[in-house]
Amino acid sequence: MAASLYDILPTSYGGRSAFARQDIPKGTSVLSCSGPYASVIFWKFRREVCAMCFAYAFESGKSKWSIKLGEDSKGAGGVWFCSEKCRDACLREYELFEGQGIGWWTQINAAFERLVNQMAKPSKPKTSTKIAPAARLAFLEDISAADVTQEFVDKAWMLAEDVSLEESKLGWVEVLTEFEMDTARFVLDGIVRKVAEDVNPAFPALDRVSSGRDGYCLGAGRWVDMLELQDNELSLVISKPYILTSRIRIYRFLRHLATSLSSQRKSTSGSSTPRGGANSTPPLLPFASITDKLRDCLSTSAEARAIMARDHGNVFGIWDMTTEDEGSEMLGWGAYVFGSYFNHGESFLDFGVSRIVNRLFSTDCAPNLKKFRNGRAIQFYSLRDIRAGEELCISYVDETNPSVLERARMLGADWFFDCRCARCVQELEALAIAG
Ligand SMILES: C[S@@+](CC[C@H](N)C(=O)[O-])C[C@H]1O[C@@H](n2cnc3c(N)ncnc32)[C@H](O)[C@@H]1O
Repeated sequence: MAASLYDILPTSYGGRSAFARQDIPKGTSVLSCSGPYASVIFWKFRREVCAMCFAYAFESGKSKWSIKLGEDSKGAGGVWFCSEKCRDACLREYELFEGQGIGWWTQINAAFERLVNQMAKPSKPKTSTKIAPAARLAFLEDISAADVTQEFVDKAWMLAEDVSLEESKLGWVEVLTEFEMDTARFVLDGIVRKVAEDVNPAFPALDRVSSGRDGYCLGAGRWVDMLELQDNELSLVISKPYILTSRIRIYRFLRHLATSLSSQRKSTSGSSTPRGGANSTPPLLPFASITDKLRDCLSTSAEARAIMARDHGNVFGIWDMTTEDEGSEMLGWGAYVFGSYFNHGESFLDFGVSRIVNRLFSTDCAPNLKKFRNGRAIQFYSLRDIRAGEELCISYVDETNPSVLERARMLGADWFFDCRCARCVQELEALAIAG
């Protein structure tokens, strides 16, 4: 397997970033991430986007995909595939122990789908109805940026744990927005992966990478890798205070889901539904151990909160076309943990000797890497020759947008920094001179 062409090092201006270890010729695949640690395809697209390779049915002249996990799976909680190859890859991806199938995974997905369908029923209230425990969180709906401190956010989450414990004895009556539902599915995907890792640290999918033909390849990573990503919770809540109540609602919903799944399992057989006949399977993996671990994992907010703290500012959109060109549609998003260390553009502020030297060689401040989606994987290619020591950067915004103010607004709102890249600095200076 190819070795890494870069090191992750601290910068003086924006956390860590990647720096070339050696000269990298134009067109080199610098990194390939085989899949996301956690991902979501927007609910509305789930029949149109393959759950494995993210292929969009419309691009193949179809209105939706029709391959399910199994004949009786009824979509197995919202997953559809473009081909049998992708379906089989999914069966391999989520098989915790060889020969035991992925019944545990489909049951969790199906429970999610049932709860979502329940929320969608017209008999259910359309707007959020506060039952007694949730009313204790109502004050969060009126907070402003000035109220938000780390202590305030921590206390809100502690209260959310109390509220959700009380709620677990009652039915779920609130209605999540579509975005909250999608975020909940993303968080669940990550939590399920973490639980799978706890149940079987040798879970094959954890270290699965595609072949090294795409250069330096890494897998989806482990929970520790996910936690290594920059935590943006406080910056996000300060910039959008309403997010706190929304994220807490997502956690409460997931805790309710995990609790009800665990109690349902106790009232039924308590076994998984393995693929293959009874004769062909080894002793069953107790489904109980997964649902109980899922319930325990969500009995505190720590893990769900940790994923949501890393979602904003680190994830990549999953687009219908392999590159995010004009007219391309975002179908969902994924946390490709090892791809989240590339900073945006280049900074004037980091005046290390090597950066000054490198600046002499760089023609401008445009990103020197470009990202492509390759099925479930994403790859980062060099756009030009890169010299040893140079920072490897992608563009977080559409760099063809001619408005420096618009680019600055997006970087500030979504990534919480003022861009000091050469182009932005020059264009802002020109605006200031022009008055
Ligand atoms: C995807 S992460 C990149 C890796 C990150 N620097 C880290 O240490 O984890 C995005 C965050 O990096 C920082 N960042 C990226 N590009 C930057 C830039 N040009 N100037 C300042 N901060 C930047 C911001 O905090 C941004 O929210």
